[in-house]
Amino acid sequence: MTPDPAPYDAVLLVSFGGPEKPDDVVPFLENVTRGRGIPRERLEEVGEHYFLFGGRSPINDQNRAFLAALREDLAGAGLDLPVYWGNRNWDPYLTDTIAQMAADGVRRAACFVTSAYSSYSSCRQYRENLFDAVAGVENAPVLDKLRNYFNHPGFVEPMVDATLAALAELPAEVRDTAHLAFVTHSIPDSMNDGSGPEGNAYVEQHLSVAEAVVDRVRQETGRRHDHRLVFCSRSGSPQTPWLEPDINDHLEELHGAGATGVVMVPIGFVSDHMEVIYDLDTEALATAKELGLPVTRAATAGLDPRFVATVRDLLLERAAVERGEEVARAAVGSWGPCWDRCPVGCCPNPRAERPALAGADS
Ligand SMILES: CC1=C(CCC(=O)O)c2cc3nc(cc4[nH]c(cc5[nH]c(cc1n2)c(C)c5CCC(=O)O)c(CCC(=O)O)c4C)C(CCC(=O)O)=C3C
Ligand SMILES: [Fe+2]
Repeated sequence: MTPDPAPYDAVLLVSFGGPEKPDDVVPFLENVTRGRGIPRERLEEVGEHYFLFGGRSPINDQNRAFLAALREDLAGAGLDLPVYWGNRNWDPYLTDTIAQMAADGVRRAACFVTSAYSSYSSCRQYRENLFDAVAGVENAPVLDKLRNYFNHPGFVEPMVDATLAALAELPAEVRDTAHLAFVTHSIPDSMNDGSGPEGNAYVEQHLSVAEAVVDRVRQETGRRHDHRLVFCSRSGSPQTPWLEPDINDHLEELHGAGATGVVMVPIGFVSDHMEVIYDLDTEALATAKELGLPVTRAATAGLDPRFVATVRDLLLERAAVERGEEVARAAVGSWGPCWDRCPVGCCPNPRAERPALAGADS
């Protein structure tokens, strides 16, 4: 039987966006940081990361490849839905995409955001972006945001395989005792304190994923690896506390304590964004080399067919919910499946309250 996507007649991939050539870098950074009080020195530093890679972020190409894979996945399951793409910070901008969807007659779309966890930056800010994007468009489609999927098996299982593969890349004599450094994007402590309906959801969700990966690796190898949740890409002013430890400090500390091998598992990223190819593959691996510490990096979910199929699973799950049917919700680890509509007060905007779509307060 062909699965039923009703009431949805389209899927919208919602992402961050990134520069595609050197001239894009400064305007892109201005888009990202408008009104956010990021010090000039930090912006110049991040600009250099992009210039080091020819002024081109990998993120848009990754989204294009993901779109192609998703279209194929949906078609293979007999689902004949158009798939659109819009970004917060770069072309194609969400506003333009929504205008196109309205022109194409789309009535109601399910939105998949390329960010798996709860926090203002990774969840509510996208909901504000969706609100802004529909605001000026006549006959804009209704937009529902698919639930946070950090603990969906289609996201976690590829990370388990990637961790096993990265362990296998370490020298055999340090493999069994290797530490696992689960890495995600740092955010201000205050943003984490406000994340989710009760606060601290950003850190708790990551800890539950790390625990799930450690357990699954133990099932496969018989070893329970020492591990810790660590952070990269700290921004903001130095006086503002952000989540720590930084991956580089963590590697130094592990080395000082006698560790002989580490796998970095970038659980906070769905594909090899700039944070992964610069902060981990360039900077942290340089730190590791200086220390003489064997370190490898696990792959991100990227185009893994199980991750691509996660979009289809969440779409069909939510479609059934909206039709009033009972559904099974896939989730692994201690957190349980996330809510469909963010509860009132979830992940508040740290600067000023702004309207957001797809929540209980919308
Ligand atoms: C939680 C989180 C995610 C994960 C969730 C998600 O994926 O959305 C994420 C993703 C990303 N962040 C990205 C790039 C940037 N983030 C910045 C700044 C900031 N990020 C923050 C948080 C997050 N960011 C925060 C609290 C700030 C401070 C300013 C503010 O409060 O908004 C800045 C400004 C310069 C700097 O200060 O670093 C840049 C350039 C890219 C593109 C990478 C590429 O090009 O491949 C991606 C995917
Ligand atoms: Fe960021």
